[in-house]
This record gives sequence, structure tokens and C-alpha cells, in this order.
Amino acid sequence: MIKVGVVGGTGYTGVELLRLLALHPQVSLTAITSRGEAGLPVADMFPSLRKRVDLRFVAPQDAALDECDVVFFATPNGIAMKQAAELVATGVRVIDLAADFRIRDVAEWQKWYGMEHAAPELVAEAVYGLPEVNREKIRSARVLANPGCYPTAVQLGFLPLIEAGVVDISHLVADAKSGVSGAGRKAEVHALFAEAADSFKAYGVPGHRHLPEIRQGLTRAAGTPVGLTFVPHLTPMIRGIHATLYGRLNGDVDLQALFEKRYAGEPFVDVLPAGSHPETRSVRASNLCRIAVHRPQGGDVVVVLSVIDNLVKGAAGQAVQNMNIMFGCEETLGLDIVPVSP
Ligand SMILES: NC(=O)C1=CN([C@@H]2O[C@H](COP(=O)(O)OP(=O)(O)OC[C@H]3O[C@@H](n4cnc5c(N)ncnc54)[C@H](OP(=O)(O)O)[C@@H]3O)[C@@H](O)[C@H]2O)C=CC1
Ligand SMILES: CC(=O)N[C@@H](CCC(=O)OP(=O)(O)O)C(=O)O
Repeated sequence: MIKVGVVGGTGYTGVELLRLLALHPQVSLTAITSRGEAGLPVADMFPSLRKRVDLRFVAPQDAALDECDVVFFATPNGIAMKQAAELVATGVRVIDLAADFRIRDVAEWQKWYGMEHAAPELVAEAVYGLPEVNREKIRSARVLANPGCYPTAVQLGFLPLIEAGVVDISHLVADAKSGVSGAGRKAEVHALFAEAADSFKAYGVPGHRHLPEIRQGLTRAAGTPVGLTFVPHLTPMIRGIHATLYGRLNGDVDLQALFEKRYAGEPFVDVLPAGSHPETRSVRASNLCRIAVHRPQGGDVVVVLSVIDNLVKGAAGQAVQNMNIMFGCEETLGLDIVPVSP
């Protein structure tokens, strides 16, 4: 059994991790932390976990974390980088759902995240956990940087085009919409029902912190820097990301065959039949990314539609997928979920 700790068990990605891990046949949940709720039974805060999770919250520095095989950090940016080195030194593997280890250029990370990095030496060894790209490196990772939610949807949509060299990489456009749970469980005015419901808005147009992460992944695939415009939007749904991606084609190519071939054998990427329009509800609560590719009017613009559940393939599900790879489990273990609909 894999002994698992979760730092940040009271947040949205934390409780999503618990939902998935509670039924994972190879996992023994060992420590779940909260700063304010230490001592409280987890199921008292989340009745959905009654009779599934039989632990009480402990403090984030509790010694029980040292006894784990792997610790997930479902915490705000800047927390895992302070605790990871100590855990890794005692043989505990770390999976960070935040962004502390995602950007290889530490100066670039510090610019976007507005803080000094506490463990630059771990950034150098950390593995970026997008299994569809990095599966082999993930197996032996001691520090795993779980990708961001928008970066997951956008990279999976663009990668087949970039890897095949069929798109103009200097003018890529990613127009992405997220549900409100993307902002986390902490109280914030813009996420209040009366602010976010029955309304729709873009944000972060001059520059969102996921831009350097997406650019890093696409540049690696292209082998040369890409030009990307990324515009996130907040949409009044709870879960889900819908990314609409645009690029100019270099020549004639069978786009449907290209995408089907790239993701053949990938358990969590579903390339839909030609002409499809995926809905976020078709992946709700599952670890799937569903993709459709279009070439409107037979012109030279390709439009890719990519949908995920931000809390699952965009966070906790991908983190469990990475844990499965790191510990030699079947990659789909605990993640074989039929999406909830409606
Ligand atoms: N929501 C989403 O869709 C996605 C989120 N992420 C990333 O995952 C991380 C968690 O996000 P999310 O679950 O939404 O956030 P929440 O705000 O919902 O939860 C944050 C959690 O972190 C804990 N926490 C806060 N500060 C500290 C601290 N100083 N030390 C230890 N624990 C702390 C809180 O617990 P307590 O206060 O009880 O200690 C809480 O459990 C973030 O980095 C986020 O950017 C990544 C992809 C998608
Ligand atoms: C809707 C919303 O607010 N989304 C968040 C992004 C989601 C997230 O948590 O960011 P990471 O994946 O980097 O951790 C935002 O734009 O800040």
C-alpha cells in the first residue's frame, strides 16, 4: 500500500484528492492537514466522505507526513517549496498541485508569482507532470510539478499540431473559460454567487501566470519559442474548463488522423469524431480531456476545442494519475470514472 499525506485537505483540490484516493485500492490515507481544523474529523467537514475517510485533520507540520511514501500539496503557491526539501530528504516523494516547481526558469517564476523561490535546487530536478508528454521521467520523480488547469487543457489541445509542425507557432491563440471552483474555496468577492452567477468576463488579459507555463510546454514541443496569446474567462459554472484554440495551418494535413494518432493509447485523452463540439459536462468529475478539431470552411485556420474538469484532469485527478505512474500502479487505478451528467 502507498501511504499518502495531503497538505491542504480542506480546499477544493484537497477534498477532490480525498474523493479519488478514498476508493484507490493501493492507497492508505495517512495524514490530512488543516491549519485551522486540526483535530476535527475530516467527515465532519465533508459529509460526502463519511464512512470513506476515517481520519482527523492534523497540523501541516505533523510528523505523520514523514511516514508517508508520498505527500500531495493542495496548497496555495509558495507553500510546498518550503516543506519539500525536508520531506524529500527523508525519502518522501512530493506532488505539488500548486505552481512552485512548474517553471524551470526561477527568475521567470519569481517575476510571475511575486515571491522569492525557497528551493531553486528542487526546481532543477522537478518533473513536469503532464503524462502525455513526460511519462518516462515521471516514473522516477522525487518532486512532481502537477500542471495548472488551463495549461493542461491548452497544451493537450495544441501539442499534436506543434509536434507535427503543421501550424504557425508565432501566432497561437488560446481562449479559455473556467468554472468558479478554479479560484479555490477561500472567500473572495469575485467568486461570490451574486458576483459570478449570470455574468461572464475575461480577466488577466495583459498577462496571466499560466502564460509562462503554457509557453514553456509549447516551446519545448516546438523546439523554438512560440508566440501565444492566452485569455482566461470566468464563467458561471462550478466545474470545468473549455479552451478554444486557434492557429494558422502551414499546409494541407488530415487533422482528425493527426489527433487520433497522437493520442492513441492515451487513457485520459479522448479525440471525438470529426465535427464534434465537446461540453464540459461530458467530463465532469472524471479525469478525461475530450478534444475536437475543426477546420472551418476548409480554410487555413485550425480550431481545437479542449475540455477538462479543472479539479480532476486539471488538478487532483492528474495528480493521482502521476502518483500511479510514480509508484508503478496501473495508470488508470482509482480514476476509471464515468462523468456525471447532467
Ligand atoms: N481549484 C482549481 O481548479 C485548481 C487549483 N490548483 C492549485 O492547487 C492549489 C490548491 O487549490 P484549491 O484547492 O483550489 O485552493 P483552496 O483555497 O480551496 O485550498 C487551499 C488549501 O490550502 C490550505 N492552506 C492554505 N494556506 C496554507 C499554509 N500556509 N500552509 C498549509 N496549508 C495551507 C488550506 O487549508 P487550511 O486553511 O485549512 O489550512 C486549504 O486546504 C493552489 O495552488 C491552486 O492554484 C491547480 C489546478 C486547479
Ligand atoms: C477561475 C480561476 O480563478 N482560476 C485560477 C486558475 C486556477 C488555479 O488554481 O491555478 P493553478 O493551476 O496555477 O494552481 C486563476 O485564474 O487564478
